[in-house]
Amino acid sequence: MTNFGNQVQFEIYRTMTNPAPERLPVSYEEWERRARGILEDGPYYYIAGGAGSGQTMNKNRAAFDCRSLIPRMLKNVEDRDLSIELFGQRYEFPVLQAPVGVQSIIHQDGELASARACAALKVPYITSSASSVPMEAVGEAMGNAPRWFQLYWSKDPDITASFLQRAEASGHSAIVVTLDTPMMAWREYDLKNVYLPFLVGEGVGNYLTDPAFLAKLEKSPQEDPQAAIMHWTQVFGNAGLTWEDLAFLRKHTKLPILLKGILHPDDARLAIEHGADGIIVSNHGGRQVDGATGALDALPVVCEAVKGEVPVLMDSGIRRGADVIKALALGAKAVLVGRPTMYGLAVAGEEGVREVLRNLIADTDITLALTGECAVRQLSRSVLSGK
Ligand SMILES: Cc1cc2nc3c(=O)[nH]c(=O)nc-3n(C[C@H](O)[C@H](O)[C@H](O)COP(=O)(O)O)c2cc1C
Ligand SMILES: O=C(O)C(=O)c1ccccc1
Repeated sequence: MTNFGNQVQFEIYRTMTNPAPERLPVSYEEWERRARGILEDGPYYYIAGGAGSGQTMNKNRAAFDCRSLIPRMLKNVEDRDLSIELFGQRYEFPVLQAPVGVQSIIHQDGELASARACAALKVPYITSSASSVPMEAVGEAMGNAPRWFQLYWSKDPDITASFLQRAEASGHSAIVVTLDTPMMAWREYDLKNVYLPFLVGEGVGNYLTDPAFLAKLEKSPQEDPQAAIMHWTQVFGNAGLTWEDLAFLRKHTKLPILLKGILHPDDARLAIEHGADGIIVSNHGGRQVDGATGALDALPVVCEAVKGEVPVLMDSGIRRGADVIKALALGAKAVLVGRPTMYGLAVAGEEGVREVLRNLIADTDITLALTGECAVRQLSRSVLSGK
């Protein structure tokens, strides 16, 4: 696609006669501020907060801020290409919606609004295991648009096998296995606010509709909702897993398997040795190990270990077009965004998510051109200083 960025700029300028309160925010900071004014403390801090002191959340941003682009001039950047290829599939933009659970705490339309917004832009939507609604509903809302499924690998292998089967049947074309959350981290905001969405029955849509989950309840969730939630807390995570267990997933799905939450180069090698089809460098947006490395800092080290054998994606801290360019220049094939679109969802539902994604992509297109590059697939460290 060519000139996507300039078209979006003019669309925004055309809203200049709208009164200010009706104009949607443009900057990440303003989306967040507007969301803060809408959401109660519990949900807001659940979304915005990081683990512990928030050190790793800050490191995520610092890793972008300390790297600079060195733009090149007179390179004819009139025709640009933002498309990428992953697992034999062409995607128009190098951006995916990160898996985010419990979106019902953000907006009444939750995951369905986000999924529809992604479908409208052909941005792949990654359905969370912890969605408020079942994955089949997400699939239906998206028609033929691209979607992947994020697996929280349950202690109960029957649930895991069932989720994999349901994901494929509902049109998800890849599996993202999140490895960094066998349990919830020490999250001080949530402890202070005494707020955990699941305990009030949010984010369990996939479980309460799952035959393998329901089979182990003594009473149906309608009869005894509290017992169903308690069972969920027992089976949600699995801290006993090892690399050898990946064979179980391979046996139960033919879809490409990506491992999310890799930060160490040795883990990247182990992932490949155990048959992973892709890697997502991520520290879960700073929500798991406080004190962990910034995700962008881990990216080049992981890419070096991977040696191009499988695609490497990244998330944690992407806010603007320049961030996307920097991540791709350091070896990511694509990036995922978490919080930015969730603030869009809080402020303006489906339209908000669409606006945030569209603007991020437009900013990426314009930054690509102004840096002197035409194709995201050809980005390399040469656009960065000192590399
Ligand atoms: C409210 C919230 C819920 C999340 N839920 C999930 C989830 O269910 N599964 C998962 O793999 N990651 C989850 N994540 C992590 C995101 O997929 C992603 O790694 C992170 O948000 C990226 O960082 P960013 O928010 O700085 O873009 C969640 C993040 C947030 C903010
Ligand atoms: O809050 C999170 O970061 C997260 O990944 C999660 C975990 C379990 C259920 C919902 C979201």
